[in-house]
Amino acid sequence: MLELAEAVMRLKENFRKQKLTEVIPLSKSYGRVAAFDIPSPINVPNFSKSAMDGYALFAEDTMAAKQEKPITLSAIGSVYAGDDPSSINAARNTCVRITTGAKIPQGYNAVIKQENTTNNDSKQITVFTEVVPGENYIEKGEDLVAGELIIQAGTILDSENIGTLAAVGLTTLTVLKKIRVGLIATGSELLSPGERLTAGKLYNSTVYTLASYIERYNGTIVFQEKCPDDPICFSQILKQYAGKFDVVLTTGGVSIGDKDFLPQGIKVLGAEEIFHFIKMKPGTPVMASRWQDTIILSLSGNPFASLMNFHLFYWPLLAYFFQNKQFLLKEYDAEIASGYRKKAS
Ligand SMILES: Nc1nc2c(c(=O)[nH]1)N[C@H]1C(S)=C(S)[C@@H](COP(=O)(O)OP(=O)(O)OC[C@H]3O[C@@H](n4cnc5c(N)ncnc54)[C@H](O)[C@@H]3O)O[C@H]1N2
Ligand code: MOO
Repeated sequence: MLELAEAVMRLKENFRKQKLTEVIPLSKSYGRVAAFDIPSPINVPNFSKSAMDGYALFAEDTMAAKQEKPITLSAIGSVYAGDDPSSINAARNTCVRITTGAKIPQGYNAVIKQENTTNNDSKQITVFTEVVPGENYIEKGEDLVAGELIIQAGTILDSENIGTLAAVGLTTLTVLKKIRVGLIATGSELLSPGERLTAGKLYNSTVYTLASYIERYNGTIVFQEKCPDDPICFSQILKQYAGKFDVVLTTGGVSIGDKDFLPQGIKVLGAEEIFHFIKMKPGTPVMASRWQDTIILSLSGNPFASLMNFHLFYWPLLAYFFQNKQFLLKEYDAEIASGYRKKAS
């Protein structure tokens, strides 16, 4: 029987990489894959600004100022966050009232915290400590310089990335298109949640788990259908959606029972088998096929086996499609802390 690693390799050999891109609003970009490098279009901040509430001044004017021997500066105006201070003429021995985040008028080279001053009559400011050039002075471009790479092609965008893109004023970006996935649950015993439960039937649960995983990680569900144990239904669904999906996941019908029709359905469709039965348990009868430019991954029916098959094959496939290892499962060694009893079979 085929080893898992070999089966995964064969899957990839029969698949392709995502080349299609789309432009989307920044607000909808969480978890999407950036298609290109993005350089910052601006400096951040775009102007030199104050880190403190206080007074912008010439650091040189405060030389030797101390508690017992303060110096006095004349206050010539005020600048608040958002103001344009270009009309202020910075001159030696003057200062301006400034608030945190406000643009520092051209000429001044430091800001003194207001705690280290007293404001005598709003015209005269007494300074009790020396400040050095650059103190409390946030340089233009200190966070980002225009042209600096802020997002690398292939990045899966997280909340911090989105904030950074907003900070440079971008509203849209180009991402790789999502993977388009079709889902087919097979089995004449399956009912949809909401239907009346009757003898011998059970609810189709697995594809709901699969759909939620897929949609969380750059996938879009193109169709979600249910088929009785009948190869014609299966192939008709695929033909109906031909060209609209990249991958189809099916559940059930892959073992060797009388009603395990999936292999037959694959033949009726004219798809090519990539593998069937893998050295893994649960999920041994898993099957994969290639049809046109797509992969049909047929998971074992037992819900837990389905999920094992899904995790071991879908994530490597996704990582290959998006050329991004972050989609791979992480591997850890673990020891079972206490024993467990396995039922026979
Ligand atoms: N004689 C043999 N019988 C079986 C073998 C074998 O080697 N020789 N393998 C067993 C193994 S292992 C598995 S796993 C199952 C897999 O068979 P199928 O993929 O054909 O699965 P089904 O028979 O269609 O379903 C199995 C079980 O799971 C339920 N099911 C199926 N789909 C769903 C769904 N979407 N949601 C919820 N439950 C689902 C189904 O009703 C069955 O109870 O074969 C063994 N047999
Ligand atoms: O593949 Mo199985 O072992 O019944 O889940």
